[in-house]
Amino acid sequence: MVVRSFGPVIVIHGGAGKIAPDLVEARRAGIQAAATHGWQVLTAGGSAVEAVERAVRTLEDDPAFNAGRGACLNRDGEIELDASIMDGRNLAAGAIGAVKRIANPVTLARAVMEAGGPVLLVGEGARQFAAVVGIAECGADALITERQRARWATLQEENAVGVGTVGAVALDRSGHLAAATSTGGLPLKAPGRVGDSALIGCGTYADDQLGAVSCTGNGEAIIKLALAKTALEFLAVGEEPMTAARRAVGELTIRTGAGVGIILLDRYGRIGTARNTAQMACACIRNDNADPEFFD
Ligand SMILES: NC(=O)C[C@H](N)C(=O)O
Repeated sequence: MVVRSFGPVIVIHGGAGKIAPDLVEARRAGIQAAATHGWQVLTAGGSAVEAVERAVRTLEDDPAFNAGRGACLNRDGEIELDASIMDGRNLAAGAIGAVKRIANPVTLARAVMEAGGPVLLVGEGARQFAAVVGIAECGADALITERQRARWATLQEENAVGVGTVGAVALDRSGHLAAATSTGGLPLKAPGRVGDSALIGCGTYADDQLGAVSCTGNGEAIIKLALAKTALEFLAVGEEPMTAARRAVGELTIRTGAGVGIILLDRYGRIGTARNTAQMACACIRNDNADPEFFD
């Protein structure tokens, strides 16, 4: 028998990979703040969609993460952002890819979802859509931190690993699930490259009948395995959330050898996480216990 979790649940990740020692504390504080903000939405009766958007916005605003302000720079020294959000209640989804000058890509992704037309808008078209829905552009430099600029200047393509993508999954009081993911992608990526974080079924998925997932790590490998949906298919055949997460990451590891991590919630509010990287900062709040739990 599955015991349904009482009260809402929110789980946050701050990216899979090796965290620079001087960023460990800032990342921990960031995911704690994001979990708390998402939790406040849920306990006030807000929806899972509102909660994951709120949590991801907190991390996009935090320069310690590779999303929004603080995102990594592409080959041309510019920031191009990917994000997506999905509502498990009705499979509504919205995503943006390779978008410049948007401080909170997850909010733009939500606007795409709510417009109810295309699921994914990229580049210039996404910027035009932002203007239509009243989401203001920021200056390109407003998103670039000194840390990322210095990294860009010294980094070689062969050791460019993006760490610090952010994501959230939530279950609200009404039993609805949602997921959201946001990233600057990989440092030195080709201009126009869109990664898994913008692709529904790859970096993000939510379905009330199954569960909700957010992924992080090597986007090309995540896309090839459609990792978010793959993990949920393991739930569909009866695996426990932790086993489903581990089997999905295990399969990706065998097939591609790439580094990834995922967070997962099933429809009962049970948590699954897995990674094959050195670290993945995670936090959750559940069971009306407002203190975040941390795990790695
Ligand atoms: N670090 C990351 O999670 C990067 C992201 N998955 C991408 O490939 O765009």
